Amino acid sequence: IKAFLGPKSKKKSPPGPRGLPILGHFHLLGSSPHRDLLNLARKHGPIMGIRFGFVPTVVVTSPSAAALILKSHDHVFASRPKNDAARYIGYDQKNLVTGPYGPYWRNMRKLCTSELLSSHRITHFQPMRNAEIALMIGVLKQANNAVDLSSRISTLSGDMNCLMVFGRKYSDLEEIGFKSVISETMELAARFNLADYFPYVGALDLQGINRRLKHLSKVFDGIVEKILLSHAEKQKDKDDEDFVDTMMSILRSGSAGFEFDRTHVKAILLDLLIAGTDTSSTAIEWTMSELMRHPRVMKKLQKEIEAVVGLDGMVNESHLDKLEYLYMVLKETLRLHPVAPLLIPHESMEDCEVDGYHIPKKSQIIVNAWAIMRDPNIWPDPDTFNPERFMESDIDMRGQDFRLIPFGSGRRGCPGMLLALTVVRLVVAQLVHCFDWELPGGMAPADLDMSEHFGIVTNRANHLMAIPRYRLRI
Ligand code: HEM
Repeated sequence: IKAFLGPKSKKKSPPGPRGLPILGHFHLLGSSPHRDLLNLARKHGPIMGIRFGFVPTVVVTSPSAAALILKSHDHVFASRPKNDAARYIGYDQKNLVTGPYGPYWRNMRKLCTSELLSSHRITHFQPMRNAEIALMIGVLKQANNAVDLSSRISTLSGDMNCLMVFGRKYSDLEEIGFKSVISETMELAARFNLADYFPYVGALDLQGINRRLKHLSKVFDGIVEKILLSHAEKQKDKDDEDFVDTMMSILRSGSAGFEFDRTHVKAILLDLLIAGTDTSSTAIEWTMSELMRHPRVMKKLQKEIEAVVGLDGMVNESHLDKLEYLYMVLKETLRLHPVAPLLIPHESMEDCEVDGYHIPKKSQIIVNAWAIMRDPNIWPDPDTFNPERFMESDIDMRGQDFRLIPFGSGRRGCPGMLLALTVVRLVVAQLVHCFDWELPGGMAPADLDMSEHFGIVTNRANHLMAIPRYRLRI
C-alpha cells in the first residue's frame, strides 16, 4: 500500500522477477537453488533483486558485480544476516562464520588466523596428517573389492580436523553422540527456516526447527563442556597443544585483548569443526570423481607425481609446491564443483549504491559463485573438465580474481584456505600416487554419476565407489 500511495522513489532497485505477496520468491527455488538463480539471472541480469519473505535479497552473477560487493564495497557488505540456526547453535552468532561484522568479529577473526590457522600452526600438525593418511592407505591396500571412497575420505578428514581441534579422532567421538549432533545440525541449518524470513510467523516455529535446534544446542554444549573439562585436567607442553589448549590458555591468561569467555571459545570450536571437516572432504571427493571420469588426466597427474616423488616413496607436504598440474586439477575441480556454490550469504550494513542500483541496509546478498565459474563468456566450454585451461593462465583461486572464487574473497573470505589447500592437495596426491583406480562392475568412466546434493556443503548425491590397485614399490 505504501509503495502504491506513497511518493515514487527515485532510487533504482535491481531488476528481478515478479514475486508473490508476502512470500516473495521462495516458490521459484527448488532443490538446486544455484541453478534456479542462474536461470533467473539470465533474464534479469547480473545484479538481480528478489525477496524471501520480508528479506530483500540481491543475487550477484558476474565477476565484475562480485568484485563490487566483495572488494569495492566490502566494508558495507561484510556482515551476515540474522539466522536462527546460528543463534541457537552458534552461541547467539558469537561464532566467526555467522557473526555480524564489528569489533568483536574482527578481533575473533584475527585471533583465529594468527593462533589457529597460520602457516606455522598448519605445519605443526604435519606429522599427524602423515600418520592419519598412512593409516588410510594401509586399509585401502588390503582391499580386494570396491571401497566406499566417499566414506573413507570423510572419516579421514573428520579425524584430522578433530585431532587438530581437540586432540581426539572424530570416529572416536561416536559413543558420545558427537557425529549425530553435527550431522543433524548441518541438516537443519541447510533448511529454509521460516523464522529467518517472517519475524512474526517465525516466532510460532511452525516447522518445529527451532525446537530441535534448541535441543541440539544443549546436547552440543554438553559435549563441548566435557571436552573443555578434560583439557583443563591435563597439563601439556606447548608442542602438544591442540586448538582447545591454545584457546583455553588465551582465556586463562586474559591476553585476548577483547571480551573473550568460555562461550566464545565454544563458538569458535563449533566453527572449526563444521567449517573444517566436510568442506575439505567434499573437495577431495569431487577431485577424485573427476579424475576417475577422466583417465587421461589421472595418468598425467600420476606421471607428474612420479617425476617428483618416485615410485619408492610417498608424497609429503614439501612436494606439493612442485606439483603444478595437481594445482590445476584442483582449480578446475573447485571451478566446476564449488563446495559452497552460493558462498555464505552476506548482509549490507547501510544503504549502498552498486552499479547504479540502490541496495537498502539489511539486504541479504547472495553471490552465485557456481554460475560465475561456469559462465560461457569467461570460460570456453564451461561444463568440460579441462585442467589444461589453467596452463599459461594467471587466474588464481585465492580471492584476487573474481572469475574463480571457490573460497570467496575480501573480509569474509575463507580463513581456512591455506589449511584446506594443504590437506586437499596432500590427500589427492597420495591417493593418486599410491593406487591405480577402477570403477566397479567394469563401469566406463563416462558413466560415473556426477549428481550433486545442494546443502551447507554441496557434495556428491551418491557415494563414490572405486577399486584401488596399489602401485608403489614400497
Ligand atoms: C576446500 C575447502 C574449503 C572451501 C572450498 C571453503 C570455502 C569457504 C567459503 C566459500 C566461505 C564463505 C566466503 C564468503 O562468505 O564470502 C568460507 C568461509 C569460512 N571458512 Fe572455509 N572453505 C574450506 C575449508 C575451510 C577450512 C579447512 C576451515 C577451517 C578449519 C574453514 C573455515 C572457514 C570459516 C571460519 C569461514 C567463515 C569466515 C567468515 O565469515 O569470516 N574453511 N569458506
